Amino acid sequence: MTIQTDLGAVLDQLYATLLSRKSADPDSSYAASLYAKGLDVILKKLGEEATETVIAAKNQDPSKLVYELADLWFHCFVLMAERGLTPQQVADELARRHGRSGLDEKASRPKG
Ligand SMILES: N=c1c2ncn([C@@H]3O[C@H](COP(=O)(O)OP(=O)(O)OP(=O)(O)O)[C@@H](O)[C@H]3O)c2ncn1[C@@H]1O[C@H](COP(=O)(O)O)[C@@H](O)[C@H]1O
Repeated sequence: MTIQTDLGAVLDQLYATLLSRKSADPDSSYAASLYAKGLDVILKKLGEEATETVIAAKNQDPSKLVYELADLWFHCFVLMAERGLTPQQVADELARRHGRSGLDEKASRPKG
């Protein structure tokens, strides 16, 4: 049976947890261990998860792709928390773009 979850609530809860882990013991929290290792290690993990997502996307098993995308989203959220950004800022940027074709936006960019 698939459990239907609320996307916004799940992401809000994850981000709140990740903020709380900023003061946690790195030995008891994976997120805290990433913060302790610093930005370069977080970026390396993000790159690895992006690569694993690409590989999974070439695979026929959709559940494997969901699994890797969840890892990728998780590490994006760690990056946001580390850099003092919020998911709301990303949502606002997506909302700002909503309704404008990416083709039109690209055509309006300065040439050069
Ligand atoms: N959603 C996640 C989540 N998704 C993925 N991961 C971890 O991300 C890591 C992914 O790394 P890899 O796939 O490379 O796995 P690995 O081979 O074990 O890692 P490496 O040895 O290569 O570093 C694993 O350790 C996963 O457990 C997550 N860890 C935590 N969360 C959430 O964050 C919360 C806080 O977690 P802690 O900080 O550990 O308390 C948890 O309650 C969850 O809600």
